[in-house]
Parts: sequence; C-alpha cells; structure tokens
Amino acid sequence: MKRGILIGIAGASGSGKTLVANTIIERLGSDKVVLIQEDSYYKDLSDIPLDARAGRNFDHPDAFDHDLLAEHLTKLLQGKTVAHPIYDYKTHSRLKETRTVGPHTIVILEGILVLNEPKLRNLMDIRVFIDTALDICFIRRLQRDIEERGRSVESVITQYENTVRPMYFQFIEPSKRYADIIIPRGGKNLVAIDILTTKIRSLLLQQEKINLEA
Ligand SMILES: Nc1ncnc2c1ncn2[C@@H]1O[C@H](COP(=O)(O)OP(=O)(O)O)[C@@H](O)[C@H]1O
Ligand SMILES: Nc1ccn([C@@H]2O[C@H](COP(=O)(O)O)[C@@H](O)[C@H]2O)c(=O)n1
Repeated sequence: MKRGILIGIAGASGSGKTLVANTIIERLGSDKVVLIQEDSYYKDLSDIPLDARAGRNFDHPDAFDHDLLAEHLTKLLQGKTVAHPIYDYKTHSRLKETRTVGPHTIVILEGILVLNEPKLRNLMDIRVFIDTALDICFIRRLQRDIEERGRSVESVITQYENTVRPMYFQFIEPSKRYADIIIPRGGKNLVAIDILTTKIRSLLLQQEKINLEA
C-alpha cells in the first residue's frame, strides 16, 4: 500500500532544482520529508580509466540507473528503508558506502530527467518543471562546477557544447509537457515556492491521517 507522496522536480542543470527543493523542505520544517536526487543514481564508471570518464555523456537517460531509482522510490513510498547510493562528481563514480534512508511521508525527487522517464513520472503525485533561461543556467553551472565539482572553465564549456545543451533540447525541454506546474526563473521565485509548499503541507497532513487510520 502507498504510504507516501512523491513530488518530482525537473529542469535544466543549474535551473535551481536543488535550491527549490531545499527551500520547500526548509519551509515545511518536518522530518517526514526527504530529498532524493536523481544524480545519486548515475551509473558507476569506476571500471573505465579516470581520464576517459569525463568525456562521457552525463545528460543522456542511459547515464542513469533509473531502474534502481524507481525501485528505491517505490520502496520508500511503501514505507520501506533503502540503501541510497552516494555519487562522487570528481571521480564520476559511486562511493562504496551508502546512506540508509528510512520511510518518509513526502519524498521530493529532483533531477534533469525525472519527467522524461515514464517509470519515474508515473510514480509522481505532483510534477514540477523549473523553467530558467539557459544562459542563466550555464552561468550558475560554470560557477558551481568550478567551486564544488572540481572542474575547469574549459571542461565546463566543452561539456556544455558537446552534451549538456544538445541533451537539454532533445530530452529535458520536451519533458516540460508532463509538468503540472511550471516555475519560471527557478530558485528565488518565492511566490511559486510558497504555493507549492502550501499544497505539499496539505498533502502531508492528509497522508499522515490516512497512514494513522490504516
Ligand atoms: N534564483 C537564483 N538566484 C541566484 N542563484 C541561484 C538561483 N537559483 C539557483 N542558484 C544557484 O545556482 C547554482 C545552481 O543551482 P541548483 O539549485 O544547484 O541547480 P540545479 O539543481 O537545477 O542544477 C547554485 O549555486 C544555486 O545556489
Ligand atoms: N560525473 C558527472 C555526472 C553529472 N554531471 C552533470 O551533472 C548535471 C546534473 O546535475 P545538476 O545538479 O546540475 O542538475 C548534468 O547536466 C551532467 O552533465 C557531470 O558533469 N559529471
């Protein structure tokens, strides 16, 4: 039986998905809410040489283990515990250790391709797309990837031209059609974040009541 609610948040890399998700979680202020990131489910590339890994296409659906992600989401929504993988962007691989994630009433899933993938989309109760201009996304990504993901200016630009931008137009932007809510400008659209937080709070109370009565 389904005991949880799944909110999916998609959008370009750097559009503000993580910021929107974390702002909602902070505002809800409840330990019944957990964030799951599609990025944690990138396939592990530790079996290929380190210098060959960086050239891979990380923006194509095949780069992700969506079967494992769908399995973990299904378990979390049924009130079960999962061994959530931990991804390292610097080595393009999964760490040996995992994070134990227990049941939560609200699961927020964020990632570039979560609306593109039917097996994820079909599990969602609310589908959100963050619609931020691509040039703004690129500037944010450039800063973040250099500061947090160990990248150089040249590598971010090359990756953007070769894979990030083309895959956005092939897979991410078309998935906007599946959204229930489209949030323009992303992370600091506080009106949209407030509306979504209010809706999620009401779903949380409703689902908690159902779970108590079950
Ligand atoms: N509206 C905004 N204004 C300023 N900075 C933002 C805004 N939205 C996101 N950022 C910053 O841009 C970077 C990328 O945002 P993030 O939420 O990680 O994007 P995504 O998860 O979609 O890749 C982060 O450093 C974040 O703090
Ligand atoms: N080893 C990797 C794995 C992923 N990426 C890039 O991350 C982007 C998705 O993450 P966001 O937080 O930005 O949504 C995606 O566009 C991949 O290109 C990477 O560079 N290296």
